[in-house]
Amino acid sequence: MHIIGASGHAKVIVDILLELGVEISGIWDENSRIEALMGYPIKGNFEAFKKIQVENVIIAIGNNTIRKRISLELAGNSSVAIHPKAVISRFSSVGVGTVIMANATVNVSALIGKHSIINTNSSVDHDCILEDYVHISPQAGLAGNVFVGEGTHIGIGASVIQGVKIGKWANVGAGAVVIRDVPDYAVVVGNPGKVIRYNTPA
Ligand SMILES: CC(=O)SCCNC(=O)CCNC(=O)[C@H](O)C(C)(C)COP(=O)(O)OP(=O)(O)OC[C@H]1O[C@@H](n2cnc3c(N)ncnc32)[C@H](O)[C@@H]1OP(=O)(O)O
Repeated sequence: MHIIGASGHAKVIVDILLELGVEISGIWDENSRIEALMGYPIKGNFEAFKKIQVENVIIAIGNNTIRKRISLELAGNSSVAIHPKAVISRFSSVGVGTVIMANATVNVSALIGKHSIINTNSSVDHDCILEDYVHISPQAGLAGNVFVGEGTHIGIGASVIQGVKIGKWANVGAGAVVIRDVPDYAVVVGNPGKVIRYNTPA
Protein backbone atom coordinates (compact mmCIF):
# COMPACT_ATOMS: atom_id res chain seq x y z
CA MET A 1 0.00 0.00 0.00
CA HIS A 2 1.22 3.50 -0.85
CA ILE A 3 0.40 6.41 1.43
CA ILE A 4 0.21 10.05 0.40
CA GLY A 5 0.99 12.36 3.29
CA ALA A 6 3.40 11.98 6.18
CA SER A 7 1.57 13.75 9.00
CA GLY A 8 0.25 12.52 12.35
CA HIS A 9 -2.88 11.40 10.50
CA ALA A 10 -0.67 9.28 8.22
CA LYS A 11 0.91 7.68 11.28
CA VAL A 12 -2.52 6.53 12.45
CA ILE A 13 -3.15 5.04 9.02
CA VAL A 14 0.23 3.26 8.97
CA ASP A 15 -0.66 1.82 12.37
CA ILE A 16 -4.02 0.55 11.05
CA LEU A 17 -2.40 -1.01 8.00
CA LEU A 18 0.21 -2.77 10.13
CA GLU A 19 -2.61 -4.10 12.38
CA LEU A 20 -4.22 -5.46 9.21
CA GLY A 21 -0.95 -7.03 8.05
CA VAL A 22 -0.77 -4.77 4.99
CA GLU A 23 2.71 -4.02 3.63
CA ILE A 24 3.66 -0.33 3.37
CA SER A 25 5.24 0.05 -0.09
CA GLY A 26 5.92 3.77 0.03
CA ILE A 27 5.07 7.04 1.74
CA TRP A 28 5.01 10.28 -0.27
CA ASP A 29 4.85 13.90 0.88
CA GLU A 30 5.16 17.39 -0.59
CA ASN A 31 7.47 18.53 2.22
CA SER A 32 10.99 17.61 1.13
CA ARG A 33 12.29 18.27 4.65
CA ILE A 34 10.46 15.20 5.98
CA GLU A 35 12.81 12.28 5.45
CA ALA A 36 10.95 9.41 7.09
CA LEU A 37 7.78 8.44 8.90
CA MET A 38 7.86 5.67 11.52
CA GLY A 39 11.04 4.31 9.96
CA TYR A 40 9.70 4.37 6.39
CA PRO A 41 11.73 6.68 4.13
CA ILE A 42 9.70 9.28 2.20
CA LYS A 43 9.98 8.31 -1.45
CA GLY A 44 9.23 11.66 -3.01
CA ASN A 45 6.49 14.21 -3.65
CA PHE A 46 3.10 13.80 -5.27
CA GLU A 47 4.42 14.56 -8.77
CA ALA A 48 6.99 11.77 -8.37
CA PHE A 49 4.28 9.46 -7.09
CA LYS A 50 2.14 10.09 -10.18
CA LYS A 51 4.97 8.80 -12.41
CA ILE A 52 4.97 5.31 -10.91
CA GLN A 53 2.43 2.56 -11.48
CA VAL A 54 0.67 1.72 -8.23
CA GLU A 55 -2.15 -0.61 -7.41
CA ASN A 56 -3.30 0.66 -4.03
CA VAL A 57 -3.06 4.01 -2.33
CA ILE A 58 -4.55 5.87 0.62
CA ILE A 59 -4.53 9.66 0.79
CA ALA A 60 -3.53 10.26 4.40
CA ILE A 61 -4.21 13.98 4.51
CA GLY A 62 -6.51 15.34 7.19
CA ASN A 63 -7.47 18.54 5.34
CA ASN A 64 -10.69 17.73 3.46
CA THR A 65 -10.07 20.23 0.64
CA ILE A 66 -6.54 19.00 -0.09
CA ARG A 67 -7.64 15.35 0.16
CA LYS A 68 -10.32 16.02 -2.45
CA ARG A 69 -7.90 17.79 -4.81
CA ILE A 70 -5.38 14.96 -4.66
CA SER A 71 -8.04 12.28 -5.08
CA LEU A 72 -9.22 13.91 -8.30
CA GLU A 73 -5.66 13.82 -9.70
CA LEU A 74 -5.02 10.19 -8.79
CA ALA A 75 -5.05 7.44 -11.36
CA GLY A 76 -4.46 4.44 -9.04
CA ASN A 77 -6.98 2.51 -6.99
CA SER A 78 -7.82 4.12 -3.68
CA SER A 79 -8.16 1.65 -0.85
CA VAL A 80 -10.17 1.59 2.34
CA ALA A 81 -8.45 1.13 5.72
CA ILE A 82 -10.60 0.00 8.64
CA HIS A 83 -9.05 -0.68 12.03
CA PRO A 84 -9.87 -4.24 13.16
CA LYS A 85 -11.41 -2.83 16.34
CA ALA A 86 -13.87 -0.59 14.52
CA VAL A 87 -17.44 -1.89 14.45
CA ILE A 88 -18.91 -1.61 10.98
CA SER A 89 -22.40 -2.94 10.31
CA ARG A 90 -22.62 -5.39 7.45
CA PHE A 91 -25.63 -3.34 6.37
CA SER A 92 -23.62 -0.15 5.96
CA SER A 93 -21.45 0.95 3.07
CA VAL A 94 -18.07 2.65 3.00
CA GLY A 95 -16.73 4.46 -0.05
CA VAL A 96 -13.28 4.06 -1.58
CA GLY A 97 -10.39 5.86 0.07
CA THR A 98 -12.16 6.14 3.41
CA VAL A 99 -10.32 5.38 6.65
CA ILE A 100 -11.98 4.25 9.88
CA MET A 101 -10.05 4.39 13.13
CA ALA A 102 -10.09 2.22 16.25
CA ASN A 103 -13.33 1.96 18.24
CA ALA A 104 -15.37 3.88 15.70
CA THR A 105 -18.86 2.54 15.07
CA VAL A 106 -20.77 2.70 11.81
CA ASN A 107 -24.25 1.40 12.39
CA VAL A 108 -26.82 -0.30 10.21
CA SER A 109 -27.86 1.37 6.92
CA ALA A 110 -25.28 4.16 7.28
CA LEU A 111 -23.73 5.26 3.99
CA ILE A 112 -20.21 6.72 4.13
CA GLY A 113 -18.85 8.42 1.03
CA LYS A 114 -15.43 8.40 -0.60
CA HIS A 115 -12.15 9.63 0.93
CA SER A 116 -13.66 10.31 4.32
CA ILE A 117 -12.27 9.95 7.85
CA ILE A 118 -14.27 8.29 10.60
CA ASN A 119 -11.92 8.98 13.48
CA THR A 120 -11.15 7.25 16.76
CA ASN A 121 -14.15 6.50 18.99
CA SER A 122 -16.61 8.35 16.79
CA SER A 123 -20.08 7.03 16.18
CA VAL A 124 -22.16 7.20 13.01
CA ASP A 125 -25.54 5.76 13.76
CA HIS A 126 -28.26 4.09 11.73
CA ASP A 127 -29.34 5.59 8.41
CA CYS A 128 -26.79 8.42 8.44
CA ILE A 129 -25.66 9.60 5.02
CA LEU A 130 -22.19 11.11 4.73
CA GLU A 131 -21.11 12.53 1.40
CA ASP A 132 -17.49 12.44 0.16
CA TYR A 133 -14.44 14.04 1.89
CA VAL A 134 -16.13 14.27 5.28
CA HIS A 135 -14.18 14.05 8.56
CA ILE A 136 -15.90 12.89 11.75
CA SER A 137 -13.38 13.69 14.51
CA PRO A 138 -12.60 11.57 17.56
CA GLN A 139 -15.46 11.16 20.08
CA ALA A 140 -17.99 12.87 17.82
CA GLY A 141 -21.42 11.29 17.69
CA LEU A 142 -24.02 11.41 14.95
CA ALA A 143 -27.44 10.13 16.00
CA GLY A 144 -29.68 8.30 13.54
CA ASN A 145 -30.63 9.75 10.15
CA VAL A 146 -28.09 12.58 10.13
CA PHE A 147 -26.96 13.91 6.74
CA VAL A 148 -23.46 15.39 6.35
CA GLY A 149 -22.63 17.19 3.11
CA GLU A 150 -19.42 16.95 1.11
CA GLY A 151 -16.23 18.15 2.77
CA THR A 152 -17.74 18.92 6.15
CA HIS A 153 -15.67 18.55 9.31
CA ILE A 154 -17.38 17.50 12.54
CA GLY A 155 -15.11 18.53 15.43
CA ILE A 156 -13.85 16.45 18.29
CA GLY A 157 -16.55 15.51 20.78
CA ALA A 158 -19.40 17.17 18.88
CA SER A 159 -22.90 15.70 19.08
CA VAL A 160 -25.54 15.88 16.38
CA ILE A 161 -29.10 14.90 17.20
CA GLN A 162 -31.19 12.64 15.01
CA GLY A 163 -32.46 13.80 11.64
CA VAL A 164 -30.29 16.91 11.36
CA LYS A 165 -29.03 17.91 7.89
CA ILE A 166 -25.58 19.48 7.80
CA GLY A 167 -24.58 21.15 4.55
CA LYS A 168 -21.39 20.88 2.53
CA TRP A 169 -17.94 22.28 3.50
CA ALA A 170 -19.22 23.26 6.93
CA ASN A 171 -17.36 23.04 10.25
CA VAL A 172 -18.95 21.86 13.47
CA GLY A 173 -16.68 23.02 16.29
CA ALA A 174 -15.19 20.85 18.99
CA GLY A 175 -17.81 19.91 21.56
CA ALA A 176 -20.72 21.55 19.72
CA VAL A 177 -24.24 20.22 20.15
CA VAL A 178 -26.10 20.49 16.86
CA ILE A 179 -29.87 20.44 17.19
CA ARG A 180 -30.91 22.29 13.99
CA ASP A 181 -29.97 21.97 10.33
CA VAL A 182 -26.67 23.63 9.36
CA PRO A 183 -26.34 25.54 6.06
CA ASP A 184 -23.57 24.91 3.52
CA TYR A 185 -20.19 26.45 4.52
CA ALA A 186 -21.38 27.39 8.03
CA VAL A 187 -19.07 27.26 11.06
CA VAL A 188 -21.10 26.22 14.07
CA VAL A 189 -19.96 26.22 17.71
CA GLY A 190 -21.46 25.85 21.16
CA ASN A 191 -24.43 24.25 22.86
CA PRO A 192 -26.86 24.67 21.27
CA GLY A 193 -24.80 25.02 18.10
CA LYS A 194 -24.89 28.48 16.49
CA VAL A 195 -23.38 29.77 13.24
CA ILE A 196 -20.45 32.15 13.92
CA ARG A 197 -19.30 32.65 10.32
CA TYR A 198 -19.23 31.06 6.87
CA ASN A 199 -16.32 29.42 5.08
CA THR A 200 -15.39 30.81 1.69
CA PRO A 201 -16.29 28.34 -1.07
CA ALA A 202 -13.12 26.93 -2.70
C1 LIG B 1 -7.03 13.34 15.71
C2 LIG B 1 -7.32 14.81 15.48
O1 LIG B 1 -6.60 15.65 15.93
S1 LIG B 1 -8.74 15.21 14.60
C3 LIG B 1 -8.90 16.98 14.68
C4 LIG B 1 -9.92 17.41 15.68
N1 LIG B 1 -9.97 18.89 15.67
C5 LIG B 1 -11.08 19.54 15.90
O2 LIG B 1 -12.10 18.99 16.21
C6 LIG B 1 -10.98 21.03 15.74
C7 LIG B 1 -12.35 21.68 15.60
N2 LIG B 1 -12.20 23.11 15.38
C8 LIG B 1 -12.76 24.06 16.17
O3 LIG B 1 -13.48 23.80 17.13
C9 LIG B 1 -12.43 25.49 15.74
O4 LIG B 1 -12.30 26.27 16.92
C10 LIG B 1 -13.51 26.08 14.79
C11 LIG B 1 -13.32 25.42 13.39
C12 LIG B 1 -14.92 25.83 15.25
C13 LIG B 1 -13.37 27.59 14.66
O5 LIG B 1 -12.09 27.91 14.30
P1 LIG B 1 -11.78 29.46 13.90
O6 LIG B 1 -12.63 29.86 12.76
O7 LIG B 1 -10.29 29.56 13.75
O8 LIG B 1 -12.35 30.27 15.14
P2 LIG B 1 -11.58 31.11 16.25
O9 LIG B 1 -10.59 30.29 16.99
O10 LIG B 1 -11.13 32.39 15.61
O11 LIG B 1 -12.78 31.43 17.26
C14 LIG B 1 -13.86 32.29 16.91
C15 LIG B 1 -14.77 32.39 18.11
O12 LIG B 1 -15.44 31.12 18.28
C16 LIG B 1 -15.13 30.57 19.57
N3 LIG B 1 -14.94 29.13 19.39
C17 LIG B 1 -14.06 28.53 18.54
N4 LIG B 1 -14.18 27.20 18.60
C18 LIG B 1 -15.14 26.96 19.51
C19 LIG B 1 -15.70 25.76 20.01
N5 LIG B 1 -15.31 24.56 19.55
N6 LIG B 1 -16.69 25.86 20.93
C20 LIG B 1 -17.09 27.08 21.39
N7 LIG B 1 -16.58 28.25 20.94
C21 LIG B 1 -15.62 28.19 20.02
C22 LIG B 1 -13.85 31.27 20.03
O13 LIG B 1 -13.77 31.29 21.44
C23 LIG B 1 -14.06 32.64 19.43
O14 LIG B 1 -14.95 33.35 20.23
P3 LIG B 1 -14.76 34.96 20.48
O15 LIG B 1 -14.87 35.58 19.10
O16 LIG B 1 -15.89 35.31 21.39
O17 LIG B 1 -13.40 35.13 21.04
